[in-house]
Amino acid sequence: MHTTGEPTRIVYSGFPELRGTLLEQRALTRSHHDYIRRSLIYEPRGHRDMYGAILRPRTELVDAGQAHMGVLFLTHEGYSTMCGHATIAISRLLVDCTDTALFPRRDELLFDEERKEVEVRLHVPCGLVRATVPAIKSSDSGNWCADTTRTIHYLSVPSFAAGIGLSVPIPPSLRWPNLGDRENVIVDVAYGGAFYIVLPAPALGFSPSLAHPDIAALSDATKKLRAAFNASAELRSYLHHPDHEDLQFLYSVFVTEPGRGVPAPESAGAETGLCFFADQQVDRSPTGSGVQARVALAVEKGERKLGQRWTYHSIVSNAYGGKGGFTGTPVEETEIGGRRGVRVRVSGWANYTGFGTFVVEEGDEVGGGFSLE
Ligand SMILES: O=C(O)[C@H]1NCC[C@@H]1O
Repeated sequence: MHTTGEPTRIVYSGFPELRGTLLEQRALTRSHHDYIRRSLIYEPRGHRDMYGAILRPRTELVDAGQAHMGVLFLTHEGYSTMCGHATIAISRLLVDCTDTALFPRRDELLFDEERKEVEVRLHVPCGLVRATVPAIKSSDSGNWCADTTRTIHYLSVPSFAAGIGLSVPIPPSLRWPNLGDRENVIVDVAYGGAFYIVLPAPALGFSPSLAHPDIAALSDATKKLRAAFNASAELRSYLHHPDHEDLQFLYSVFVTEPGRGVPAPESAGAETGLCFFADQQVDRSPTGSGVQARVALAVEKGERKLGQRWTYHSIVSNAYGGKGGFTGTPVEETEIGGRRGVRVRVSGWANYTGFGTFVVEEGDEVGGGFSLE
C-alpha cells in the first residue's frame, strides 16, 4: 500500500511462528529473522526508502482483548517503534479483510451504524493505537469495506515535548557546508511514538523554503546533526521514556517550513516538513508519528489549543496540490511519567498498490538483499 506515496509492504502470511510479548517478538525478529526484512526492504525487491510491516496476530494486548492485531514496523535500518503512515494503511487493509485465517480477530470489529465507521485497535511497539476507518456496509452480505471518500484517522499514544531550544554543539569533524561559522544548532526534541528532532531549515543554514529542497545536502546536514546530538550524554538524556528503554533512541530529524501548503478543510493552518528517519530514509508521507511530535511541541509552546486542527504536508502532498496531507489535532491532555503529554488525532489516506508473493531461492545470496551503501 502507499500513504501519500510512502510505501508499506505488509507481510500478512508466511512469517515464522513467534511467541512472547510484542517487544520480545521484535527482538526475536531482529536476532533470528532479519533476513526477511533484508529480502523485502533491500534491493532487488525493495530500495533505499522502502518501508514494511509484519502483522502479528498474537501479542499480549491482542490476547487480553485490548487490540485486534499486533504490528512490527520495518525500515531500511531495522525495526521502528511507531509509524503513522503504516497505521493508516494497515487499518484500511484490516477493515477490508474478510479472511479470519489472516485476521483472527476480524469478527470483533464493529460497524458503527450512525457514524459509518469501524474502529481497529493496533498493538504497535510503542503501545496501543486506535484507528478509525470510514466504511460502507453492504445490506445484502452485511460485509463492509473502507469508504475511500473520507479520511482514516488514529488516536496516538501519549506524545510529549521532551526538550525545547536545546543547543547541539557541532564538532569540526561534523560540520556541513551550509553551517557557515556557527558552532551550535538549536533544536526541539519531541516524542510521538519515537523521538524526533524538529527544526526549521534555516537552523541548519538552509533557505526557509522547502519548495525545491536540496535533499542530498539536507540529508548530509541532518545525519551530522544527529551524530552530534548522539555524541552528547547530556542531550541523549532528553530521549527518556518512562515505559521502556527500547523507546529511548533518536529516530529522526524533521526539517520544517511553517506556513507552507494548503490547509485542509476545517484546519487552522498548514506547514510542510521533510523527514529523515532511521538511516536517512526520506518519508514521502507527512509522517504520522512526526506529526504527533510536532503537535505536542506546538501545544507545549502555547501555539496550539486542544481541538485545534492543523495540516501537515510532505513535499509529495505539496506537489499534488495538498492532496494526501495529514491533519493533526491535540484532542486530550494526558500525563506520562510525571510530565504533560497529549493524545493527537492524525488523519490521512492510504491506497493499495498490489498484492504479491515474494520468493528467495535457496543459494541466491544477492537476492537475499543488498544495499548500495
Ligand atoms: O508516518 C510515520 O510515522 C512513519 N513514516 C515513515 C517514518 C515514520 O515511522
